[in-house]
Amino acid sequence: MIELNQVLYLYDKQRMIFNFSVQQGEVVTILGPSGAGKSTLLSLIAGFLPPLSGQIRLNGEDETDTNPAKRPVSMLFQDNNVFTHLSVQQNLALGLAPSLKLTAAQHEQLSIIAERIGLTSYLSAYPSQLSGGQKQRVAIGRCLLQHRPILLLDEPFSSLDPKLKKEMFELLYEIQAEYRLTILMVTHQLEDIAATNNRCLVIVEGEIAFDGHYQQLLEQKNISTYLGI
Ligand SMILES: Nc1ncnc2c1ncn2[C@@H]1O[C@H](COP(=O)(O)OP(=O)(O)OP(=O)(O)O)[C@@H](O)[C@H]1O
Repeated sequence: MIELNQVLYLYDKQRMIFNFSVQQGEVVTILGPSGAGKSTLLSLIAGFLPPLSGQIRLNGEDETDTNPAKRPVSMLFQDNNVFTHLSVQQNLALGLAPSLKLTAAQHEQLSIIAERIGLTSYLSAYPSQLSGGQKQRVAIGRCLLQHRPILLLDEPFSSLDPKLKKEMFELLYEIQAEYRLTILMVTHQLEDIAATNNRCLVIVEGEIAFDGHYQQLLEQKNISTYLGI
């Protein structure tokens, strides 16, 4: 569960204030024009930016001042989610032990997740030998091994071709249901969620301008202002 109570952030020219909550196991899409504050919102929840005031509660705990590494949150970006000098096995192992020294039980967990993300035969490969989709699978696998129930995604599949992107969304939704993950996902492309009726938060100039399901969003008269199109 995610709760933001009057969370305030200021850049030189842009004020942002967020007030909303997301239930455990909910998938929420974040939309809005460029520069509206979508990435800032994710960074506040992940702890990369400290709010000026307000409270961030995650799974019932006040985490406003908690170090990002200690929050029950993983964040996946468009690119650069894997360490290029580490093998797939080591990238996954990082989710279990920063020292990369795994117990037998952790090895077992890693094998199960590698199988789940379809990378069992790539464990000794390095990221330079993987496709964009495979790299994102490694990153998702590492998030799952960290056992962090909140996943923040900032345009995670936008550099992939349409077919691969569709496959990755399918995998993501399957994993979300299996692990009851709470997901907040920024996207610019409405077609990414056309097959869902996800709850959508639309951010315009640092505030939530719309909060409702995809079908309701499509009925909005000012949808083009909302989406910056
Ligand atoms: N480091 C910074 N210093 C000053 N202003 C910043 C900084 N980072 C972002 N901003 C401003 O804050 C606003 C929100 O930025 P943010 O990256 O959160 O928007 P966004 O909705 O994710 O945009 P995009 O869709 O283009 O990625 C923008 O107006 C941006 O110019």
